[in-house]
Amino acid sequence: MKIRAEEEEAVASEAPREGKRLTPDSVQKVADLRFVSSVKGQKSKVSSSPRSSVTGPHCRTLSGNQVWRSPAVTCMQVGDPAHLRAMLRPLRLLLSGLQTQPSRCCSSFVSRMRYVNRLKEDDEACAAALKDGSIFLFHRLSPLLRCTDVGTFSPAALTCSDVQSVLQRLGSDGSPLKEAVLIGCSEQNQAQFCLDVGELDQAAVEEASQGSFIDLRKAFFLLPAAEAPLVSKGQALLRWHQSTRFCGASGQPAQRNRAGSQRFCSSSSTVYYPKMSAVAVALVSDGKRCLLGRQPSFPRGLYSALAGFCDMGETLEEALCREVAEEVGLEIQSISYSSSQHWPFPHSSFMLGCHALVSPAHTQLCVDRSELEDARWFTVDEITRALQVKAPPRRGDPPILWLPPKHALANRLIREWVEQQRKSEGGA
Ligand SMILES: NC(=O)C1=CN([C@@H]2O[C@H](COP(=O)(O)OP(=O)(O)OC[C@H]3O[C@@H](n4cnc5c(N)ncnc54)[C@H](OP(=O)(O)O)[C@@H]3O)[C@@H](O)[C@H]2O)C=CC1
Repeated sequence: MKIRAEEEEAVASEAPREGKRLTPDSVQKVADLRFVSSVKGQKSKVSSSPRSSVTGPHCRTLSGNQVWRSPAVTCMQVGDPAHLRAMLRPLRLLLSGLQTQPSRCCSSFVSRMRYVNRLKEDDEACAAALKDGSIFLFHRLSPLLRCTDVGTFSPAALTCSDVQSVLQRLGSDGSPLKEAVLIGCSEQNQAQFCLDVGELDQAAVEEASQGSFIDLRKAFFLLPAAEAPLVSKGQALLRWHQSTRFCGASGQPAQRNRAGSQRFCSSSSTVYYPKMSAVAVALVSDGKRCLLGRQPSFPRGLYSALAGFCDMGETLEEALCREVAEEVGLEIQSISYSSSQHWPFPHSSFMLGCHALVSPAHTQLCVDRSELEDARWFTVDEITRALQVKAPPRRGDPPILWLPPKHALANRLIREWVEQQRKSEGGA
C-alpha cells in the first residue's frame, strides 16, 4: 500500500522530539493523526519506526525502562486487489463520514490524561513541563492559600518563574524546584506540581508569595469542593516522598523519578509506588433510621458514619461486616456501593463508601466503648435538621447533632440516604 507522505510528515511534525515540548495538544494531534491513518488502513511510518526517533534517546525513567510503548502496528497483507478493495469498502465509508463530520478521536480529557501519563514516564518532558506549569507551594505539608476578592480561599498557583524568584529572594539556588511532584493537568492544559519549601523561613515565603500556609485540616474545609482534592493529593504525595526516602530491602536511598510518581532503589531493583490505606465507610440503616457513631476525639456534637481500615486480604464487604459487628454488634444484611474518596487524614486513605442495611428486627446496639464513645439511631427528620446546622455547637450551647462537613464522604452518604428516604416516603 502507498504511504501518504503528507500524513506521515504531519504526524512526525506533531510528535514530541528533543527540543519540542510535549503538551496535551500535541498528544491529541498525534493521536488524531494516527487514528485517521489507522482508519485508512495505511501503514504509518511513525507508528512503526523506532521510538527513539520520536522521543530522543534520553527518554528513560530512572528505572531505565524505555518510556514510550510502541503503538500496535496494523500491517495489511497485500493480496488480491479485488479482495482488498472489498475489504476497504467499509473503511472508505467511515472515512467519508469523517471528512464531512470532522471529529477528534480523543476528547480533551483523554489527551490530558495521556499527557500526564507521559510526564510520569518521561523525566525530560516532565522537567520541561515544570517550566510552563503551575506550582502549589507547601510548608511542612501545609498548603499556601490566598484569600480571593470575594473572601473565599484558593490554593495559590504560582508559575515556575514566580517560585524561582521567591527562592532567589530567600537566598536559595533554585535546586528545591527539582523536588516538585506532578499532581495533574488543569483544564487549561497546564501541568500542575506541588513543592514543599519547609526548609525556608515560613513567614518570609508567605510575604514573598502573598499567601498563608494553613494546616491541611483547616485548609481542606476552607477550600471550595473542587479545589480541596488538589491540595489533599499534593500533600499526600509530598508526605509519601518525605517518608519513603530509603529502600526497605537494602537500606539505600531510593531515587524518585522526575514526576514523583515512583521511587527506585538500584541496589535491590525495587520500585516503590505511593500508598493509600483502604478504609470502608458505611451508612447503616434499618430501613427507617440511620446509625451514626462518635469517637471521644470528635468535636462536640459530631456523629459520623461507621468506618474502619480494611485488613490485609479482606474484601470491602468483609471489612464493612466486620467493622459494624465489632463496633456496634450488628449483622449487615446487604450492602450497596455509593462512591469513593481520597482522605488525607491522618495519612493517605482510600475511602470506599457504602449503604448497608440491617434487619429492622435486630437493631439493638451493643457498642464497643473502646472504639466508640456512643452510637445511635437517628430518624430522617433529625438528620434533615442536622444538615441545616452551619457551625459546630459551642461550649455551653444545648447539645445538638452536628454532621461531618460537605467534603467528607460520610456527609455524601447521609445526604443520599435522606434523599432515598424522602423518595420512598413520596412513593408510599
Ligand atoms: N471521609 C469521611 O467521610 C470519613 C473518614 N474517616 C476516616 O477513616 C479512617 C478510619 O476510621 P476509624 O476506624 O473510625 O478511625 P481511627 O482513626 O479510629 O482508626 C481505628 C484504628 O485503626 C488503626 N489504624 C490506623 N491507621 C491504620 C492503617 N493504615 N491500617 C490499619 N489500621 C490502622 C488505629 O490504630 P492506632 O491508632 O492504635 O495506631 C486505630 O486503632 C480515619 O482516618 C478517619 O479519619 C472516617 C469516617 C468518615
